[in-house]
Amino acid sequence: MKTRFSHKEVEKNRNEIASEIVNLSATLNLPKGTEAFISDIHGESDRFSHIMRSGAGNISKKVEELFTGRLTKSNQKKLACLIYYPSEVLKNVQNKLTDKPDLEQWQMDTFNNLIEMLRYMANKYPKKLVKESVQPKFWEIIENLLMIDTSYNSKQLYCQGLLGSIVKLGLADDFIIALCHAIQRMAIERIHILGDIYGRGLHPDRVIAYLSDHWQNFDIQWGNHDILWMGSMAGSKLCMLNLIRICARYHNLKLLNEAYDIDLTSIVKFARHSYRPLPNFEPKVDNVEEIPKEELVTDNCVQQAATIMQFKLEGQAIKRRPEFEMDDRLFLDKLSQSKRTIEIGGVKYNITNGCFQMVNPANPYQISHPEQVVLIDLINQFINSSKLNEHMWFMFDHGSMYLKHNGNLLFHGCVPVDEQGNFIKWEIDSRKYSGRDLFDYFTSVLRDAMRHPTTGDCFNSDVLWYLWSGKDSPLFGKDKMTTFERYFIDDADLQKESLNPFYKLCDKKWFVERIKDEFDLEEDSRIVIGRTPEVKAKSPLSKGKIIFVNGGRPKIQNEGGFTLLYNSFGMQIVKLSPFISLNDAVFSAEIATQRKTIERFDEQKMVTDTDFGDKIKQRIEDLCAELKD
Ligand SMILES: O=P(O)(O)OC[C@H]1O[C@](O)(COP(=O)(O)O)[C@@H](O)[C@@H]1O
Ligand SMILES: [Mn+2]
Repeated sequence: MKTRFSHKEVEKNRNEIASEIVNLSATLNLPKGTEAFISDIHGESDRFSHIMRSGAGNISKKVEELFTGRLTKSNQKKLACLIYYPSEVLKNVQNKLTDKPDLEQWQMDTFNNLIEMLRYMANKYPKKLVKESVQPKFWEIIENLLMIDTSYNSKQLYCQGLLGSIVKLGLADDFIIALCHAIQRMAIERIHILGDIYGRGLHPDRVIAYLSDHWQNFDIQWGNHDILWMGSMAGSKLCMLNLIRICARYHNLKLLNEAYDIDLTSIVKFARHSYRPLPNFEPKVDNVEEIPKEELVTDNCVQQAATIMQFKLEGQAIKRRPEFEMDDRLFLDKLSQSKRTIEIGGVKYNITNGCFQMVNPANPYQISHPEQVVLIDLINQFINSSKLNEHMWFMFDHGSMYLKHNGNLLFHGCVPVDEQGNFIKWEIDSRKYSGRDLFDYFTSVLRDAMRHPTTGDCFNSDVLWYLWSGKDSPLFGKDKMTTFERYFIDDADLQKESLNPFYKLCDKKWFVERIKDEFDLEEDSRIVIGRTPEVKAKSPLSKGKIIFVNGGRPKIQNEGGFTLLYNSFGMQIVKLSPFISLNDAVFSAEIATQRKTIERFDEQKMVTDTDFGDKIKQRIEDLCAELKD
């Protein structure tokens, strides 16, 4: 075995180390990359992909900066659409430009514009990163084109020659697509997803696939809906029932089968046998006329079956865990004999469209035998689904309850506080957790639960369900989840869910300081929060300068939501235009409707000022030490 390096090898090694030090030092002096913050994707993979393709509004801004005065507004928009959806736009162009010289002219103009854009975007990245963003087969050509100074005549000719050959070789479309993808990749250096990748929409699995295939630099802060999915994989039947109920409510049951191989036959059979469709369980869909009636009936009945099992198991958990203080969520024992009325707080309310035929008045929270069979079948499938395991570990490995990144604090939800702004002390297992400790505590429970999936009524599963809907859960941020009332009691007051005082207090400077102290943040740090409550949906910046982002969740009708961009010059809130459909997005929709600069730095921020910069500095130190040895 060779143990010693030859003199030559040592020298080569030293040269390599020295050149790495030089490259790393140069990187420190590049401008900091652009970070984008989005949240509440709720399985809307097309909308998510639209945001990513458009650099969360960054690309249209760059097109405007670069081409104003040279391209009309409408042509700027066309160029931006091409960058977002190159394949689709190219097809359209070919159909329109049937005359060959016209098409070639369009291709030449497009090459030039795209190269110019790429050069503009690439100037803040080290070459290595630019190279990684470009399809390998085109790297050499693109590298040459990026370096060329076209103010020299000879270089212009060289450039034209290159592009001309690409057209002649029939590679024009491929080349355009490669350029557009590279621009997309460079528009955002890091994406922060502040919760709820999972939720009401059909394709959270595609969001995960997109992230794992296309993106290297991202992080996730878990949302309450994400917990339902991770909790189900860990064996929590309550998480699973809530999840199935929501899937049925939004006509998304097929996600379970198609993406995660979970066979719903047992619950479908049971539900169709035990329940009849009711108006309060009609699935919430826009295109109801396009959905086969049988599917709607199944959604309706499965939603009822899951709801009733959920209320039963919730009742059991609430009784098992008095420390959760959720007695106000016990309903089944308050139904009258006829099950047509219910008494809450001494007041009698009518039940509308009840479906309590599986509830035994003598023991209302007891799961019936047929329900038990369904539950066992399903929960075993959830913990054993390899795809679900893969995606949930992806969520876990790239996620956290909160993140401190480049000095800012990111999370989904709130830090639970009382009306005076004191951190709520949540008592569990004879210990009290509040503020940052509460977040850390939930992380440890989630980790433990996922490592040891258990289908029995265990402590971890109960805590994960609490994280979904408990009043002191940071991810929920409301006093109660009024699912029972919203299905069965026609009374707006009872149905109301109130936000934790945190959201009101966000307008107070002293309160924001308190949060910053708790999480060890600097004076100029920002707090960015996903899960925008409706009150914040209109103005995402609190007076205390906390920023609320989302991805334009469909619940807020006709509103596109907000993202935040944080680049080397400052921070901008971008109001997204509503995402109507993929088709609409490809050819007409503009991503951003408004941009508001909320912070402009006195001095441009460089890589050296970032967390990544700190890592580089550490690496340089280590390399220097190696050189000295
Ligand atoms: O309208 P739906 O689908 O029943 O959802 C309402 C429920 O969703 C929640 O808003 C939680 O989900 P979000 O995190 O997406 O807000 C609950 O507070 C509420 O009870
Ligand atoms: Mn949420």
